[in-house]
Amino acid sequence: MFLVGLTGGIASGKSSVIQVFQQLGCAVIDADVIARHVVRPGCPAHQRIVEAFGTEVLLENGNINREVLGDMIFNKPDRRQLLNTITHPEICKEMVKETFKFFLRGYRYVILDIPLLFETKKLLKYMKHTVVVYCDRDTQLARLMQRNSLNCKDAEARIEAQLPLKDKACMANHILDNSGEWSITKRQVILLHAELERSLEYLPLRLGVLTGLAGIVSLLYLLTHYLLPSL
Ligand SMILES: CC(C)(COP(=O)(O)OP(=O)(O)OC[C@H]1O[C@@H](n2cnc3c(N)ncnc32)[C@H](O)[C@@H]1O)[C@@H](O)C(=O)NCCC(=O)NCCS
Ligand SMILES: Nc1ncnc2c1ncn2[C@@H]1O[C@H](COP(=O)(O)OP(=O)(O)OP(=O)(O)O)[C@@H](O)[C@H]1O
Repeated sequence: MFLVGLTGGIASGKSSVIQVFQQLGCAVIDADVIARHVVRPGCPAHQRIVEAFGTEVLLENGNINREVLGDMIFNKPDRRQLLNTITHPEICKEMVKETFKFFLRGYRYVILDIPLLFETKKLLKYMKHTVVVYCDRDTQLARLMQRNSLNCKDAEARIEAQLPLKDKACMANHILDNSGEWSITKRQVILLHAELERSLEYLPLRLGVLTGLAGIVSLLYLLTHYLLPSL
């Protein structure tokens, strides 16, 4: 089994891309979905967020007010770091659990949508492939402002809270350019899916070669240490 780390910038199109992979039958895990899950009332991260940020981050029903918390952290690196310290270990644990479940169900690779894959670097070493969903900065800003009804200043603060998307694109093995029409992006996703599926064909072959090599090494060891000295 191998892991594919999919990332990008805020509103660059990660969720839209991940939906296509899901429709194509892939196992996908979305860190943003898990991030919402681990801060439900009663979860340890919920309590720690209230202790750190105060009850003003709570809605009347006890859920976290994401808009208020977002306004508190996106402009302030130290507060953002504090929230990351609370949430990231919980998110990581859940992602490992979900990956293991897919493994048990027989999936041979899992695509993990992790917005901060290159910022935190923690999970990077486990990824066989890294994919960046890219779009140019003006497009990113416009899509973010529209989707979240944000003014330009607040949207820019959210973009600045991450590594520049161009730098992320330089670090990835695969780039999906989502600057244009959706149909163009979708075609790129279908091609990448085909490439991932093709790479599966070589997995048994590689396993066979490795087993063969291990056999030869064991035989040589036996010959040199036990059989030849006794002759
Ligand atoms: C700050 C919160 C409450 C804002 O919630 P909101 O519903 O408005 O946004 P949502 O969770 O859908 O995130 C949207 C995007 O914001 C960006 N983002 C989220 N958290 C962060 C962060 N800590 N640093 C930089 N960018 C972030 C990501 O690109 C993400 O895809 C929420 O994002 C959160 O709890 N963040 C901390 C957990 C985290 O790091 N999540 C990212 C996945 S690991
Ligand atoms: N090619 C496209 N053309 C027009 N609009 C698009 C395109 N791709 C995505 N969008 C829109 O841009 C917005 C951001 O897309 P999406 O939610 O997939 O990004 P994301 O990277 O998952 O965002 P986030 O980082 O906030 O989780 C959405 O409103 C989506 O409908």
